[in-house]
Parts: sequence; structure tokens; C-alpha cells
Amino acid sequence: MAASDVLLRISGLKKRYGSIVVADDIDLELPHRGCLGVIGPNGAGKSTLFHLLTGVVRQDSGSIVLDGNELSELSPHRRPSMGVVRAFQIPQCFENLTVNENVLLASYSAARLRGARARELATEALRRTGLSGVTDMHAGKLRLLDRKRLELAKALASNARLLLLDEIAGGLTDAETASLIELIQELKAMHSIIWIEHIPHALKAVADRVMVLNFGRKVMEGLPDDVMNSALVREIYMGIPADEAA
Ligand SMILES: Nc1ncnc2c1ncn2[C@@H]1O[C@H](COP(=O)(O)OP(=O)(O)OP(=O)(O)O)[C@@H](O)[C@H]1O
Repeated sequence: MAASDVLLRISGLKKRYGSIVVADDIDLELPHRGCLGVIGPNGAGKSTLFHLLTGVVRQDSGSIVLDGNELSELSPHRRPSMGVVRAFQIPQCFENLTVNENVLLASYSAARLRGARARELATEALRRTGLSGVTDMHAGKLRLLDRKRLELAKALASNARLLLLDEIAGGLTDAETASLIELIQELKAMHSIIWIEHIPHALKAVADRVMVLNFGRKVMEGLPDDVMNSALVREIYMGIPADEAA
């Protein structure tokens, strides 16, 4: 990838907890727009990667560079204002505030905007996520799919450039998952997204590439179909040796 096309460059990222290696020399490049799916068995280090990106956990070595700026020395509180924003499987909102207030708060606190500019960004985030019709509803009253949409709206109102989606489709029905897939497809045209997800068809529909983690190591990266149908992935998930599964 040409240097100007790269939003995120991770090099030699390492983290261990005692004898458990959770990030084993990970290298990764992401463009300004698009979606990278991340899969791997339980304990593979997927959440740890997000913790390292958001600064909740500090790496032992290696670098994380966003648009030319090294993030490693920045506290978790500074990273959202750089555009690194995480959306959770269990939506994190203020249930007694309205949808609009929740989104405005995100643009105040993460994007550090005020006044008309904050309101504009919030309104745009609500429009893009299909929540314009429920802006005055208390967030606690939203159905699950709309809570997920709110989680994304908050990320957009935070001026997210690197959007980290952590199993955001968890708990949805098939029809709701399809709506969320459609929304994330639209978002990837303007943001760089890393999506940890256990639902293969969701990643096949949205991701441009998929990365496989196993024991903290990046063991594969490629086109979704190639990765999901690979003997290596079958071996990792089902214990079928690669040569037998091929
Ligand atoms: N603070 C910690 N101290 C010690 N070990 C930890 C800590 N956090 C995570 N681990 C271990 O690191 C490994 C990777 O955990 P991580 O949560 O990143 O995996 P994951 O791929 O997200 O798994 P899952 O799909 O189950 O969420 C696991 O073995 C976990 O027990």
C-alpha cells in the first residue's frame, strides 16, 4: 500500500501476560476506508488487539501509528480525539438520556466539539445510522438493534476514523443482523473499520479482508472467502489437521 493510503500501521506489536502471549509480533496495515474482519478462537487475542489500540492495555513493544502519529504514548482518554473509537457488543449508553443527548455527549467528549459544530455532527450521525425518527426517545427504551445503531451513531459523532467493532451483531435476530450489515457496509465507505465477529456471513458480506489470530499470532490475512474456506481456519476452529481438511 502506498504510504499516503495507509491510515493505521501496526508493527511488531507484542504483549504477554506472564507466559501467555496475547500479541505475538503483529504487523498490520489498514487503508483510510474499508473493513478488516478479525476472527480467531476464544483467547486468541482479538479483544487484546482492541485494548492495545484503545490504550487500555500498553504493549510490551512494537508501534501503533495512526495517520503518521504514534499512538503508543497516548493515554486511553486521548485516543478517541485522534479518531480511534470502539463500539461494544453490549451497547454502552446513558439509558436515562435521550438518543440525541447520548450522541451529543459523544461529540462533546470524544470529538471535543461544542455548539453548532457538535450539533451538526450529532445530527449527521443520527441520520446516517437511521435514528432520526427516535432522537427524543430515552436510550433505555430502544430495541436492541437501535441500541446497536446508537453505539455506531456515538462513534460517528466522535469523529471516528478507525472504528473498532467488537462483536456488535451479537444477540440480534437474522433480520436485524442483515440491517446492521447494510449499515456497516455504508459506514466502511467513509471509515476504516476493524470488526471482530463470530458470524461468518456478516464478515463475508462486509469485510474486504479477514485476519485470523491464534495464540496472539496473526496466522493468516486475505480475502474473506479464501480465509473462511481455508484448511488452516478449519483446523483452528474444528481441530481438523490442515492436510486432512484440504
Ligand atoms: N489482564 C489479563 N491478565 C492475564 N491474562 C489475560 C488478561 N487479559 C486477557 N488475558 C488472557 O489473554 C488471552 C487472550 O484474551 P482475549 O480476551 O484477547 O482473547 P479473545 O480472542 O478476545 O477471546 P474471546 O473470543 O473469548 O473474547 C486469554 O488467554 C486471556 O485469558
